[in-house]
Amino acid sequence: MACDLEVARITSLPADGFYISDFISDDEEARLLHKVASAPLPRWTQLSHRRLQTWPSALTKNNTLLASPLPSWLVCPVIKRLKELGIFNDAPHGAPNHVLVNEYHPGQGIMPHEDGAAYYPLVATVSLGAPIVLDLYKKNIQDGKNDENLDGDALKTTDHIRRPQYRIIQERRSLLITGADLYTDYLHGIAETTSDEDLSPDTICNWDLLREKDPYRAGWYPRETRTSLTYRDVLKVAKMGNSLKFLGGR
Ligand SMILES: O=C(O)CCC(=O)C(=O)O
Ligand SMILES: [Fe+2]
Repeated sequence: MACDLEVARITSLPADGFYISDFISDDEEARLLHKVASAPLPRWTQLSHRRLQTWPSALTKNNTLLASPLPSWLVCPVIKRLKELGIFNDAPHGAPNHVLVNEYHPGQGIMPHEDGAAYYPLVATVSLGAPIVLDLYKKNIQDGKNDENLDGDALKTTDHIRRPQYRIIQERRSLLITGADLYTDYLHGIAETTSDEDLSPDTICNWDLLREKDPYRAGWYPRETRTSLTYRDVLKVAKMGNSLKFLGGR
């Protein structure tokens, strides 16, 4: 990680969590939202609680990305700036090769989950349009990893009714980086609510790094449509020629 990233570290989180509130400008945000909105309708996958675009394409069943460049609007300015920060220097391809675009209307969210082993354990999330709270949950033994701190009660609860251990406000135009233990040992999710509640310096772990605190001082903030761009490095990449062979050609 580059040194100047240290000022962006969310120090109350396990390593690694970084938050940069002013990552892109208003104009860059407007352009990105315009590009997302002007993608052809078949680009969207409608899920029950959000909709999703996958760039350059969905992974194959064995988590392989068919090599293909990302569109230029996803490269500049975001990947260019991630490279300047050196965030993906240690990743196998040195830069993200895959982007998910998630759109959440008020009342929508994403169940606690982990992003899994298909990716290098580092995610860069750019938020657009409106703020939203991301919840982090320590993984249970059932989630695949033993943890000596978990007691019997914690083992009986399921993720979506467990209380989050950490909460992060993601402002519009911000960048959130999650990696290392935070990637592998925690689940992340977004509550299906029309208002994010219980917001305070005590409950929000990146409070000190927020661009604006005043909107949240009342302790709640109404949801508006929020779009995220999540940048990742897919570990397995197949060149087209090889993948055609792999798909049954010769
Ligand atoms: O929208 C977000 O910030 C999170 C999206 C997410 O967790 C995912 O796409 O895996
Ligand atoms: Fe995720």
